[in-house]
Amino acid sequence: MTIENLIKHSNAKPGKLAVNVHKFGGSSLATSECIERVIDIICRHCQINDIVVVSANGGVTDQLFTLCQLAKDDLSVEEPLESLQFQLQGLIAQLLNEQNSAYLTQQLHDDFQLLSSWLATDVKSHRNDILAFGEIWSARLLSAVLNERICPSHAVDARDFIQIQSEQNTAVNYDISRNQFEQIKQAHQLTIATGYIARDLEGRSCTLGRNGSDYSATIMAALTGAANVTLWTDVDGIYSADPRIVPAARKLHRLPNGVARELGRLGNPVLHVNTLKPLDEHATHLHVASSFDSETSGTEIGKFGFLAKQELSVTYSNDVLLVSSEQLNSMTLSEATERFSPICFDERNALMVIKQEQQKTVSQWFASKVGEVTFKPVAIIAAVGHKVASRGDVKARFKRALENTKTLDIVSSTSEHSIISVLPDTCSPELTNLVHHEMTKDAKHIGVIVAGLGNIGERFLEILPAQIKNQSVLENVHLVGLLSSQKALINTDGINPKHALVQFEKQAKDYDEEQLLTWLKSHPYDELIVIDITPSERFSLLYREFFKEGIHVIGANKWAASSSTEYFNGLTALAAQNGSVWLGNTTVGAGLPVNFAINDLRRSGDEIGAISGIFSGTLSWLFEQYDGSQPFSKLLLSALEQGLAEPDPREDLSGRDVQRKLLILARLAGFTLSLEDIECQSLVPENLSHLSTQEFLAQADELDQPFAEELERAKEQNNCLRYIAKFTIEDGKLNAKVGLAFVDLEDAFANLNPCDNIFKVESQWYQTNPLIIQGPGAGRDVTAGGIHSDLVAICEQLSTKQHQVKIKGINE
Ligand SMILES: Nc1ncnc2c1ncn2[C@@H]1O[C@H](COP(=O)(O)OP(=O)(O)O)[C@@H](O)[C@H]1O
Ligand SMILES: N[C@@H](CC(=O)OP(=O)(O)O)C(=O)O
Repeated sequence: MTIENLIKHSNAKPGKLAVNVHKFGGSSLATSECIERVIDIICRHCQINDIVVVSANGGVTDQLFTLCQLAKDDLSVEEPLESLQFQLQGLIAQLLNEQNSAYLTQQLHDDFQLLSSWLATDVKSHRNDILAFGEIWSARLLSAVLNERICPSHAVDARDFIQIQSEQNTAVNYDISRNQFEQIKQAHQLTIATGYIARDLEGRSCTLGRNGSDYSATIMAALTGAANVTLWTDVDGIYSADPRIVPAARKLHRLPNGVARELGRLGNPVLHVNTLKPLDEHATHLHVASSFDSETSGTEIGKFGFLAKQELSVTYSNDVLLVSSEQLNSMTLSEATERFSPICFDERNALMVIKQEQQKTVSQWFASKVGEVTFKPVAIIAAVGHKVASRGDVKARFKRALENTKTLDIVSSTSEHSIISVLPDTCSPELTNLVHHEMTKDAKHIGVIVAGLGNIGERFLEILPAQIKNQSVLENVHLVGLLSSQKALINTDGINPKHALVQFEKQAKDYDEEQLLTWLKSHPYDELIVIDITPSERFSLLYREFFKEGIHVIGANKWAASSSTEYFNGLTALAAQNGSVWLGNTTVGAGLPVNFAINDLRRSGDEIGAISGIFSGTLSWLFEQYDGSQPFSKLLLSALEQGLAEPDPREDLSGRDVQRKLLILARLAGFTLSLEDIECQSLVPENLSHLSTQEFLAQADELDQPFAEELERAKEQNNCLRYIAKFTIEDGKLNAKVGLAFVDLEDAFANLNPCDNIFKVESQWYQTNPLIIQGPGAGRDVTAGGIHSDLVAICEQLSTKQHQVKIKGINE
């Protein structure tokens, strides 16, 4: 546990540092283990002048409501009171040392005496004082634990500074509240404030409504001009439906303000209806994250572009009432909607739907206007998304999903961010799943980042627009990043691939790996694919970080696939563990389907016994051409001039590249080996190996004599020279080698087109007559095409992948 953030700033001048507000919901404070987790988060994420807002420990508010109801009905409260006190006493004893525990126990005891007396004598007028205890106990306990173990902290009762108009009208009096807060706040101490409660103009205790601590958090952010508010809860973000009910729900990485507001308005528990109100005039960043998985990025709420506006979610409520009356006319209805902001209303059918807790006030108001109105318990289910009410396709899908369900009405909300169906019966989990499926079935968004904008990268991007248009599996693919070794262009709303390179030229900025990883960790896509078209070993070292985040990799880069056995196995295990797909079709033979063929054979139950061939286009060309009519060095220089060889041709002649390719294929064929297990014959004599490139090229004619002699000997046996890679497995023993070999003039290896690669696979099924794959093993089009083939393959796999919802209690 680190308390650096807290300690580092404990002497800083208050007001010098940006304030952050952290709100922990009841579910995050339900048990002593949960509270330990919260303390850990505070240590890692809070600074001393931040504000921590707490809800009552999980379930406590419900119990306080039950107590009030029992007392109101003149029923015995003894047992539930005892059980609540026992629960809270348990938390105190588990978290504090003896002395502090004794102190808090005494305070709790006093509170329970007061609570009992209120329940016995005047529950009606003390109802909110009773409900307030939940948050008071929770704040007091957390503050005591922090004081004992971590940093100075003080618990504050929000009723001592937040002033609202009334329980019904929770608008805040900011000037007074701010002043009062200034007086209460203590420098160099972490403030632990109660959520959910406030006082009205008359000084009476009020609550902000169920789940109201989110609102408390944003009120406090507005009072202090906080930079960030994080709502820590038991789910790692806001999902496209309640993930406890809809296992296929998708995380909404970015939620536009208006849509978030609408979700809260419709009673979605993850965001209180008023949460966003205090932030209207502030540039405060709002974020929902899981206290059970604090490193996973959650949902950002703010202003976003096109993509976030496309997202749809489904929410429902079974706690609503249909208000209807024969006397209800459009005048009274419009007056009533103005006054009560109902969940929805329909002037045509003279009805409106309200929350259960509004019944009393609504009933009184109507009684004074039109006489009796009837209240009928109903349910609602809604499709929510930016301006969905004006999206015909969304409406049509919503109606289709409800085709076989009895509905009383379908209406659009005033904000146009939801279409709401009023149901006469409760909304079942089956219906929620069905509607969610219909609304989101094709909504998976895949982000693609291209690293390496060389020859192949450029070609890949040229082909991308047509591919996205023509391959249906790519329809939700968005190019979101371009990286060169120094510069990056990242745009979460997508980069038009048609203008990608021009935009890169104009807008790319210097970046470092840390910045890249920070962005990748919070990317707003369902899936993210990094396409590595770099030759960089350093970039390949980032794969570990990518896999940790569940990001997929298409690697044309050979480094990772041919790394040491330990590293490679660690990488593949990490990818599997996090659901990352790693493809590298183009690491060997460019676009030739050799990797696919090997995979396919293995899937069919075949066992591979040997793979051999010519895997280097450069060496293929050189030895195809080399018939003795001109010296070897002359051919080498000509290859260099034609761009067929690396700038330093020793990289080709060393055989290291072929050795890596053989390793990749052998691993693909199911064998465990590393580079050292493959014997590699370098064609560069020792005396030329340490020279500079220029010196080497100047002395390249020293190669001529030895090659001429080799060729002569091959010819004597009616053979030719080829640089061959081969591994075989015989009696369980692996034999792997790359080097110069004599090849019969009739052999397939001796008769290739210039630059071609050839792969010969011998297996159980292909024993006597091996499988041969032959064709260009390098080149702009075929390699870019091979990467596109990997992209389609990954997207096909991902289209059936279900996202694991991270929610405490379901898959903790
Ligand atoms: N669309 C949604 N996205 C995320 N969570 C949702 C959604 N709809 C309902 N929920 C539920 O809301 C719960 C969080 O609300 P709540 O229990 O009030 O949290 P807290 O105790 O942290 O305030 C989650 O456990 C989740 O099951
Ligand atoms: N404790 C109050 C306020 C609140 O916001 O709770 P939570 O953060 O657990 O939703 C309630 O249960 O309504």
